Amino acid sequence: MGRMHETPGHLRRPAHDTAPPTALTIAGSDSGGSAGMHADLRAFFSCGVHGMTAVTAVTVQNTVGVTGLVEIPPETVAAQIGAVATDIGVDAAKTGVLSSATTIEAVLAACDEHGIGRGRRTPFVVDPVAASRSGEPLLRPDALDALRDEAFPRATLVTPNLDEVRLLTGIDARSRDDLLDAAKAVHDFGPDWVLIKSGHLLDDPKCVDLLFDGTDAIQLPGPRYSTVHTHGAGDVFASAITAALAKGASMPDAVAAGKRFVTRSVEHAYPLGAGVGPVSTFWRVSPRSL
Ligand SMILES: Nc1ncnc2c1ncn2[C@@H]1O[C@H](COP(=O)(O)OP(=O)(O)O)[C@@H](O)[C@H]1O
Ligand SMILES: Cc1ncc(COP(=O)(O)OP(=O)(O)O)c(N)n1
Repeated sequence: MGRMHETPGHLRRPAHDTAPPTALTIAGSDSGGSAGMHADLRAFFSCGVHGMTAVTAVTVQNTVGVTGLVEIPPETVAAQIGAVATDIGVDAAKTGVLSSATTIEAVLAACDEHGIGRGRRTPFVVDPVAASRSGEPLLRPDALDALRDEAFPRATLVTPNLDEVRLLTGIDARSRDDLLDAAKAVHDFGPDWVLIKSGHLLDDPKCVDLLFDGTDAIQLPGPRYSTVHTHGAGDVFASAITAALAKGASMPDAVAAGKRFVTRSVEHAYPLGAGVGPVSTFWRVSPRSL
């Protein structure tokens, strides 16, 4: 038998020599690094997918609030989507801040062109971010109709929190019992799936989110941790779901994986600055290790 030749050390192939799945976030930046595309990228990498960005807006933001927002020209947002879709490929995509009706139109046209959306090759998660945690608007008033009437029907999954449910449907959900009506009302706008997030039900001792496909509802139970540091929780949840979809998971499995990820992220949330600190996307690694 011939002698096996060892690969010289300097030519050794990396342990993972095939490319990981890819995920794209179409979202705004947060200079404080807690929410928006910064949180999305951290969650993507922690969940083992290659993260890519189409930046829609730059926010001036820290743990206390948002003091500025500059929109990226819609054609530049669309061009970013085209650049990564045509060269790298997108296994799953999500949205965050979409800021204006013209940006939404440009994003949806680019997604249509590149097979991103409900019933297409690439799953499309629409997180209808309307305002920051501290209440500053992140969406122009004219954009709400475009989000509901144009983006939702193209979404594989829509992930509103309870403030966004109120804004979009007028339903003021006050307890777990109200979540199914909220999910039905959002589902009527046309997405395949709706995930109603329950973080804002502060009197509920648990965080039980609800996934709905128009027929069946699946409860996603989780503990409620006693922390104020939940900045970016919604972004991290939607991104962890998007990462699982990029790996080929079914929607119920992807949302269950996302819920496990965000729950641990809230558990390990940390104080930062003078305001609301971020959920941790790196609870799997020690911050002290080199
Ligand atoms: N204090 C908490 N403890 C555990 N999970 C939480 C807590 N607050 C929010 N979550 C979870 O984080 C995710 C994001 O929820 P939510 O806060 O409602 O959205 P958003 O960040 O978009 O406002 C949900 O899965 C929710 O159940
Ligand atoms: C640039 C930017 N995008 C999104 C948000 C909101 O983040 P989200 O996770 O939906 O909400 P909070 O958990 O921070 O309330 C943001 N603040 N900035």
